[in-house]
Amino acid sequence: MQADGEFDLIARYFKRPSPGRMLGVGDDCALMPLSAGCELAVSTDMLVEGRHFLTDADPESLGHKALAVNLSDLAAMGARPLACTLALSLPVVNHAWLEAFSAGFHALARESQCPLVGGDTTRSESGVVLSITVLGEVRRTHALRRDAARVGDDVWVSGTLGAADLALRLVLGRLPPDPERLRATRPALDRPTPRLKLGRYLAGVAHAAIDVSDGLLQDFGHILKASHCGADLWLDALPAHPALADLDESLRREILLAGGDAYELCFTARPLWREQIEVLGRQLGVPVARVGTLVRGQDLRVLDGAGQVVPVAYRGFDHFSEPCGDIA
Ligand SMILES: Nc1ncnc2c1ncn2[C@@H]1O[C@H](COP(=O)(O)OP(=O)(O)OP(=O)(O)O)[C@@H](O)[C@H]1O
Ligand SMILES: Cc1ncc(C[n+]2csc(CCOP(=O)(O)O)c2C)c(N)n1
Ligand SMILES: [Mg+2]
Repeated sequence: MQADGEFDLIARYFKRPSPGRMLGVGDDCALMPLSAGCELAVSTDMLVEGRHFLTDADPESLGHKALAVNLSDLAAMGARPLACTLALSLPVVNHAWLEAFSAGFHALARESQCPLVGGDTTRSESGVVLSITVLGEVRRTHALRRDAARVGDDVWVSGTLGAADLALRLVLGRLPPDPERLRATRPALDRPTPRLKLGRYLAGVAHAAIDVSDGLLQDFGHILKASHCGADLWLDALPAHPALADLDESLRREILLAGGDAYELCFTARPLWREQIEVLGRQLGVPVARVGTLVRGQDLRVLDGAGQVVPVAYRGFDHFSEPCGDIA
């Protein structure tokens, strides 16, 4: 018979050997050294059943995604991962689920050299709740802060936008069934790739960065607010995922500008870095698109191919506002 006690679960699914100079799972705190000249980067993101993932989500992919969305915040700061912690609340002990979840989690942890060094495990009275904290390091003065954008900077976006949001709409039945499009977009929703290498190489080159989790306009808007800048974004330059082709144009725009779960980097940099950023993208195999420019003021304008302002009535995902938030 399998042992189901809290400590058995931790030992079986989460305790793994930690790198030599670290103290990992098993003590009151984890310990790890920091490199000279670096500062600590810390970020926490939760994933809640029914809100961030569906009850029948594939547990291996969920383990990957839970860590990936957190690593994405380190990427957006230009930080190198050091370690992570996992707080987990479970309604029941399901060994098949835990086996797959922990395999997905540890696989990405290994790949990104971000070992799981601690956490907490409790029973939940409702669904599965996950809270992950990532710890990273970044060279002093090199972090890609939201308040570091400057008027005249180029605006860049990595990868493509819209696939995850399109997949979610299809999965939730908010769009008519389209197996072909779902097959092309589902990996973006279920298994996002944190842009860690891109973020690290941009540290010290780019000014500001953010990862697009809630939607481009909303997340880029955080940079503008923190940096006291406005911006022009060129609609036609935005890197739309190919699966968005042939969608109704207003839906395509909404998904592109406000679709969540993208986990691409939006960053700003001086125009003199253009060529190097393009070379970097090619070397890393990560497309980078120059999508706009920072201007004085505080307005974020979206311009069409003719330079006309495109009216937009949406910003992106917000847990506590309609129509996404459903809290009374
Ligand atoms: N409950 C909280 N207590 C303290 N700080 C918080 C709390 N919730 C969020 N924050 C902080 O507020 C800031 C914005 O958080 P937010 O979650 O919007 O950013 P993010 O994690 O980059 O985005 P997202 O969660 O959409 O991926 C961050 O500095 C975050 O650490
Ligand atoms: C079942 C289900 N419903 C809705 C969504 C969409 N969604 C949930 S949270 C979020 C923003 C990022 O999260 P946070 O801001 O909490 O970090 C988005 C786009 C989903 N992925 N799964
Ligand atoms: Mg957050």
